[in-house]
Amino acid sequence: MTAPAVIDTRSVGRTYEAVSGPVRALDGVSFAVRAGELVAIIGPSGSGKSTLLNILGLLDRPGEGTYLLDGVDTAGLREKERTRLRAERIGFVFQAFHLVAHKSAGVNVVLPLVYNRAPRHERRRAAEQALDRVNLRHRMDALPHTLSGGEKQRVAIARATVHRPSLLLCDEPTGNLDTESTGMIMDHLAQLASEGLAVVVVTHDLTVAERADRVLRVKDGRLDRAEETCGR
Ligand SMILES: Nc1ncnc2c1ncn2[C@@H]1O[C@H](COP(=O)(O)OP(=O)(O)OP(=O)(O)O)[C@@H](O)[C@H]1O
Repeated sequence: MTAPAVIDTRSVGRTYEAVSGPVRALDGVSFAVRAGELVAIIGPSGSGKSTLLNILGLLDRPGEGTYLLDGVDTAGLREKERTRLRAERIGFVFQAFHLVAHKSAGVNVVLPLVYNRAPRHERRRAAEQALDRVNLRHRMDALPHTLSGGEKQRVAIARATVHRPSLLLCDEPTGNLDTESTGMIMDHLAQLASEGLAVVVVTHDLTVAERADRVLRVKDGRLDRAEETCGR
C-alpha cells in the first residue's frame, strides 16, 4: 500500500513585490512527499528553496496553487488554524540549532509540548524518549554550551520530533558540522523517516543529498523534473 502524502503541492507559485519590481520566486511547483520518505531539496542560491520551505512550513502562503498538508487544504485556514496545524504536524531543524542557551537539553526538547499544552506528566517521558532516539538521553541535564555541534543538532532534532509531527523540515541541518557529525545527523534523519516521518532537507551538501530517497532540484523557481532517485 502506498503511504499517504504528507506534502502535496499543486502548481504553487510565489511572487515578491520588491522595490525594483516583482520577483517570481516560485512557479508551477507540484510534488508530493509521502510518510516515510527522506527528500532533499537542492538548487543554486536564489533559486527559491527558502521560499518553498517557508510555504511548506506554513510560515508563508503561496500566491497561487494549493498546498495540502496531511490532506488538509491549507489555503482555507485562518491564521490561528495554520498556527495550530504547524505546531501539531511540523517540526523544524535549522543550521544554527536555535537552542535556548540557558536551558538544559531536556527543557529545550520539552518546549513544543509546552506550546502544544501537552499534559505536564507526559512531557518528561516524551522528552526522554525523543532524546533516546538520538542517543542523548544521558545528556538530558546538559546545557547547550557543553555539547558539541553534532550533539546540539541531535537535541534540536529531538525537540523538533518530541510532539510526533508528520513532517520534519530541515534547513541546512549539517551546514555547521564536520563530516562525522554530518553522517550521524543523516543516520538519525534516515531512521526517523524509516519510522514513518516525512523528512525534507534543504542542503547545499551533495553528500547529504546522496542520503535521500529522492532529490528535488529547484532552478529559477521551478522544479527540475529530472529527479534523481537515490537508494538510502
Ligand atoms: N522578501 C523578499 N522580497 C523580495 N524578493 C525576495 C524575498 N525573499 C526572496 N526573494 C527573492 O526570491 C528569489 C528566491 O529566493 P530564496 O531565498 O527562496 O532562494 P534560495 O534558493 O533559498 O537561496 P539561498 O540558497 O541563497 O538561501 C530570489 O531571487 C530572492 O532574491
